[in-house]
Amino acid sequence: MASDKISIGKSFIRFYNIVRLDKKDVSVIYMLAILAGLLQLSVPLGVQTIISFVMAGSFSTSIAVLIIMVLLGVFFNGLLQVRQLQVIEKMQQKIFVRYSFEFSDRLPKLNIEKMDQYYLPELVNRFFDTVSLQKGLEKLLLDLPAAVIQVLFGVALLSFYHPVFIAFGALLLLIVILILRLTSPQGLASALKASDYKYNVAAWMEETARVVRTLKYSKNTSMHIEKTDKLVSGYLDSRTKYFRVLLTQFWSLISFKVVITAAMLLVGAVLLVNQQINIGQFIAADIVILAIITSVEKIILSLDKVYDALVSVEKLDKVTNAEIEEGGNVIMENIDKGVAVSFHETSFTYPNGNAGVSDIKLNVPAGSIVHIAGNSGAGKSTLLRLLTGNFKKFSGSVLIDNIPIGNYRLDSLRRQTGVLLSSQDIFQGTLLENITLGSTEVSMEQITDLAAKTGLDQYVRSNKEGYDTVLDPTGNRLTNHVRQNILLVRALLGKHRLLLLEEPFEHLDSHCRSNMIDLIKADKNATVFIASQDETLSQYCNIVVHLDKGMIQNNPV
Ligand SMILES: Nc1ncnc2c1ncn2[C@@H]1O[C@H](COP(=O)(O)OP(=O)(O)OP(=O)(O)O)[C@@H](O)[C@H]1O
Repeated sequence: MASDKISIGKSFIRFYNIVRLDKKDVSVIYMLAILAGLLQLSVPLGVQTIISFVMAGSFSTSIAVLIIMVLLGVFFNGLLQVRQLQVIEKMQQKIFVRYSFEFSDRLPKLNIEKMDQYYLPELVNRFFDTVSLQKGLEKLLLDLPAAVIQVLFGVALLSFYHPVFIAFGALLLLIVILILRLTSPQGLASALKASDYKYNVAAWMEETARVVRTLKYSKNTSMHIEKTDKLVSGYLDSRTKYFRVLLTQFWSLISFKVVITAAMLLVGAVLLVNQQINIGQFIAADIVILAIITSVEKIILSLDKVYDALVSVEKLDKVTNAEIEEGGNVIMENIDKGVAVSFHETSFTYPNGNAGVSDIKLNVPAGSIVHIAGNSGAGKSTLLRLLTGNFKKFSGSVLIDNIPIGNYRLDSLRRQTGVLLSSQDIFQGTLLENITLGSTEVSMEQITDLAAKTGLDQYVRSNKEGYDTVLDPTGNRLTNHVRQNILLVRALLGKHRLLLLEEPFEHLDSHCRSNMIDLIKADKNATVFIASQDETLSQYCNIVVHLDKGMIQNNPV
């Protein structure tokens, strides 16, 4: 997926929106960081006092007390850091849990109209960015604030030694802000680009794996390697650009260190010679300065992790902020009667400009069986998909029981609709899970009854695990016949007022086919749409619609 332009400000806001959910934990972290920053100062202050005592030649118990206090400061500082780590660990675990559930809750609800252009299994790769986010969280919430606090406290402490240090503090902040402002937007943009290429490489690997048999039997082509080469080159280019930004930041840091160290040593030495500060203050000031430089170094060196974290937020956002489908508020009645369906001058064009159906005018009384006939590409499945409530951007109207389909609550519409579309598939799970999709509303008796009628019972009998047999993803190891049977039983199971079936009898033998036709004809409480190129089905249906290039060609009766 191509990267959108992002700004560092917006990325930080997105990141903030994530950590906002754990406001309490974050405030604990900051409290601890401030305390740790204060405790850190106890070291130079303690050292300064100890040196003053030593210089004055008065070694007394107060020095021992001071040494103990400095050690206690160091110990409590460590203790606070452990506590911070614990809080961060909790937040990291929460991030994983939250994204797991958000992804799995959102995916089935995604607006198909918008997401049709994406290959969703590839989009889901972005889930791995939770790990980068977890790592980045530590840097962004722990190391960075701690470093910033230490710099601020250090500068504040220095200014007590001599006002000249206030100017030093201001200069230091200015330089750091300048480095960040000049390099960060570029850093983030190039990190995002590199990440895009990383996903493109992964997507191509997945695609290679998916069609591995096709490639295996290809006539000696190296197309997959050439494509990989192109994508990897793109990755390397953007990664090099990214690294150049990091190098710029690092060089700025080195220059910064040299200048500040030189300035501080000079200023410190002059102040010491002029006896404006004593030797204890001079050493303490140097310790503080070293701590400040180390903190600034930490800030600059952790910038790549910061970029990674912000990029992760952007990537995860592709799924967590993707548009989800919305329905209305009308609840479809749960009664034993098919629905009446009518299309009024309905046209639908796919987002890529492909015409799906045009100017459909059709009235289907409740309980009818409709055959939608037509060649491949005629618009049969588009017409069925309009009745699933997936598409919103059609012109004209689609009414169910005289109510626009968009007015129905999607869950109630779906509960009353049995669907077998060619886009549906087997997933990795047991045979029973594949049939019921976890619904507890259907009885085992209904399942076995349907299995007997479709012929699926033979497959159940031939596997010693029966309904607990685990099917592999995409049902590759199943025969087309069994696969179709499973999808058919899934669609027909339970109560439904509307049945949408696309090529339902494909791969079924004539016995099962006539069983199914009888079953569908006997169901007086459903309106059935069968999309099929098989012209012979028309004889079993009350209404026949001939589609060609998305338009009805006959006068449906
Ligand atoms: N997801 C999609 N995105 C873009 N165009 C699509 C999409 N699905 C179908 N189309 C296009 O819409 C038109 C109608 O396709 P549709 O699948 O409805 O026909 P069909 O009669 O069901 O064909 P088949 O019998 O081969 O399934 C075709 O031009 C097709 O290329």
